[in-house]
Amino acid sequence: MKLTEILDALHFYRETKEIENVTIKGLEIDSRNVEQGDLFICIEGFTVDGHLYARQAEEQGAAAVIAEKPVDVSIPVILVNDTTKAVALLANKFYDYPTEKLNVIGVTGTNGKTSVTYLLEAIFKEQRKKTGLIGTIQMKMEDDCFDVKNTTPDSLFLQRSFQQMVNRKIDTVFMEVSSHALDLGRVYGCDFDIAVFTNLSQDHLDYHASMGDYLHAKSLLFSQLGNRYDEKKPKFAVVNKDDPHSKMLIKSTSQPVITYGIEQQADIRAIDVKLDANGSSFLLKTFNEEVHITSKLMGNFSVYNMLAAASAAICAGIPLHTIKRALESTTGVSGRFEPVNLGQPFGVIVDYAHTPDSLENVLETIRSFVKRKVYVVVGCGGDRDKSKRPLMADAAVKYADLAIFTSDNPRTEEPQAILNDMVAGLQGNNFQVIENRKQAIDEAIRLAEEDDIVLIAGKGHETYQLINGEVHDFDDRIVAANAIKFNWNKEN
Ligand SMILES: CC(=O)N[C@H]1[C@@H](OP(=O)(O)OP(=O)(O)OC[C@H]2O[C@@H](n3ccc(=O)[nH]c3=O)[C@H](O)[C@@H]2O)O[C@H](CO)[C@@H](O)[C@@H]1O[C@H](C)C(=O)N[C@@H](C)C(=O)N[C@H](CCC(=O)O)C(=O)O
Ligand SMILES: Nc1ncnc2c1ncn2[C@@H]1O[C@H](COP(=O)(O)OP(=O)(O)OP(=O)(O)O)[C@@H](O)[C@H]1O
Repeated sequence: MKLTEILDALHFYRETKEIENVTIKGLEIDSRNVEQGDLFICIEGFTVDGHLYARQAEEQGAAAVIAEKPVDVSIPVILVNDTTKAVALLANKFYDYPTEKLNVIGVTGTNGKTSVTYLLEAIFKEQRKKTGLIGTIQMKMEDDCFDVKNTTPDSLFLQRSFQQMVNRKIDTVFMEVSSHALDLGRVYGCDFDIAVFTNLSQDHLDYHASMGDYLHAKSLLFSQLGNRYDEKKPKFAVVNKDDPHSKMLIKSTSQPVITYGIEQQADIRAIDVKLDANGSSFLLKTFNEEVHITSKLMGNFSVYNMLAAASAAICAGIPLHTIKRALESTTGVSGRFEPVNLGQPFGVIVDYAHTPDSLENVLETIRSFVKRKVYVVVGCGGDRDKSKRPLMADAAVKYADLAIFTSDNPRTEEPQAILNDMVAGLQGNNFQVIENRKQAIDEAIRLAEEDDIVLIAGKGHETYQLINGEVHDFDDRIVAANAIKFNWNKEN
């Protein structure tokens, strides 16, 4: 593509040299990956300034550079005010506006994004649609899975992936949209068709200055919805009416809003909700239809997730009987309320709860059906929101008979310092601190007796532990299974 042609996407820029004859083979934001003929875009990051790598990009064959300030290279430099925004616009154009050719459902909220996207995938697959999915666990194109570094990847990776999905004739993509991504403009230019809000509670206050800022970041998904008006492609905002933050999101969007809920009078409601150890059931009531749902998913929060997915699917025109079939056959998502069952006489559940609200929800759910004691093994991540640490510990001791506080992903922090933050000022004596996560899991499983439940929270599907900048193999499900085998064999 001619450089001048792709630059049309920016409208406003200054070039340092004649660029009429420059052609571009690809776009790149990482100098280490630059290939002959690429356009390198310098991004000022949190760790390093990409402008420092312009020379390296040139040495690797870059044809031109996009920058916010002068850089020392002999190839043409295009100066813009904001390279992050520029890369989103350029990638969108370079890959020929792929989200306009796809149906894109974006899901945002503190908890439930992954769960809702997987429920949507199940519903749309039931309707025999070709689907794509982007989120915390992985990216999927139909059944092919790819690793991703971020819940919501950078705009260049995103647009490239969307184009691959278009080439594969994928119909609908379900995508988790993190508040970081919204704030950093990673989804700038994405043409979402349906924006879904799950809920908002405390998290990420290391990044966002306040809960107000956090909500504002979430609201961008709704205020940007339908910015590319297309009469043939109607947009919908789907929000949880029981969460008071929805009021602000409803105000942020110019598009039609569909509400869902259990408590409030919402457009789409779950009525007569019943929860037990086998799952949940409820009457799903829409504008003009109703259907009874019996699901294997447990807890009130799962009913909310099913409502969110069902509401978005209804907006997309999926029939209610298809939604019912999909919700009733879904068994859950990797690492979300996932049982580890080797026939032991007590329950072991691995769950990704890593916010105070999600931990409380999961423990409340377990409390509602457990016959005897509840043990919880939980920690908090390092280099992340410190203010949630005591709140996580409070939630654990409030619901569990015994909480064992341990390491999560300490990253570059001292594990003991994180644990000190968790237990500082903690009331009650129903807790222990065992820094080593394997030992903590072993201990909980050693203590568990018939009809007890052990919840291992915080890491869910993760297969590693990040300690001191190093990645160590660690899978709660495998560690728990080994501990069960060890204790079970000993007793039998
Ligand atoms: C704080 C944050 O969001 N950081 C993201 C950011 O990294 P960064 O700013 O540190 O990047 P950097 O290393 O300074 O690099 C700046 C630029 O220089 C370039 N560079 C760098 C080195 C080099 O040799 N050559 C070169 O060109 C880089 O390619 C980049 O373009 O850009 C990276 C590439 O896009 C992201 O992977 C990275 O996410 C990190 C891993 C992260 O942890 N992000 C979290 C906070 C996050 O975004 N989380 C949300 C989910 C939250 C949730 O819901 O739980 C998410 O969406 O993932
Ligand atoms: N609707 C919900 N409300 C509250 N808690 C929930 C909800 N759905 C799931 N959870 C809890 O939160 C945990 C994380 O769920 P899920 O992965 O779906 O959320 P997420 O928003 O994708 O999180 P992340 O962005 O950190 O990946 C689950 O393991 C469960 O404990």
